[in-house]
Amino acid sequence: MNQNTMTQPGAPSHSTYGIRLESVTLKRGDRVVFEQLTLHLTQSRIGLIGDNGAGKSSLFRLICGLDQPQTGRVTVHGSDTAHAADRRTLPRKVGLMFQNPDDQIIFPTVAEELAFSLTAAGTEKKQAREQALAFLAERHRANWAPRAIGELSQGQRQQVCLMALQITHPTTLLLDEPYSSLDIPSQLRLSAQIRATDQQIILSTHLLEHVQDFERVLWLDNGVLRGDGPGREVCAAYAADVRERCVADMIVQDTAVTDGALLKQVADA
Ligand SMILES: Nc1ncnc2c1ncn2[C@@H]1O[C@H](COP(=O)(O)OP(=O)(O)OP(=O)(O)O)[C@@H](O)[C@H]1O
Repeated sequence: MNQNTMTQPGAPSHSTYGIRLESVTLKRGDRVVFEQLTLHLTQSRIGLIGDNGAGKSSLFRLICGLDQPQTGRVTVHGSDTAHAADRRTLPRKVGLMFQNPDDQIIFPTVAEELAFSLTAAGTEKKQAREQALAFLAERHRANWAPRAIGELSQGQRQQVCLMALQITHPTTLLLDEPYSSLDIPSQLRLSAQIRATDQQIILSTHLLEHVQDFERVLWLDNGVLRGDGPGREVCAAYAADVRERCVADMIVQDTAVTDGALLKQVADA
């Protein structure tokens, strides 16, 4: 997908397409997470990488309007997240899959959770329930409809979160470490869905192989944009930096960094 091929009903026009952060400063608690951060995100596949605490989840919270910056402005496909009227349009424009499903899920059963996504985006209650059941059936998950969320595994809850976003088909999906609890078939399914969708995807991960083929990857380092460019280049630069730090800290020996996918990438950097 690119911005010229978007055909979603209600999709923003070409001129308003994209997510803009303009000179954004964000404080969380006593900590300044971002200072004067400016970004314009228009690419269809964007990866977000960086160490723990770098600011990946904070960036997502800003984009979907959960947090407001102390200074600066955030607009999502033309909607200013600081304006109440604009905020009502956000569920159609952007959806966030939280890192922890328990931060996202509100309702006791799977069908209710999916139906809620639709009612929040303006669908009438009865129709929302019918659509939720049909959506589950299409995904061979009809038997999940009455299941209590509290009785699902972590990975199953993550799948419910993903479906609750996909059912409204927002223009942009923000996926915060979406692979972390999924079994291998579900990871493959998610990768295939990401490849196939016409939605804009912004995905944070510690597993570089999930984003290294992306058109654009942002590397956040302590709230600062340390890298921004094609996935392969930015992932390689981050991996080289990790390797250097690990060797300096004697976490790994120079010649011993060969095990596992992540360490392999670091070793190859
Ligand atoms: N609820 C909170 N209150 C105060 N500070 C917070 C809160 N959540 C995060 N922070 C701080 O904000 C900064 C960025 O955290 P954030 O969760 O955005 O990082 P991250 O890159 O998503 O990390 P991870 O890879 O561990 O998920 C960190 O310094 C963190 O301590």
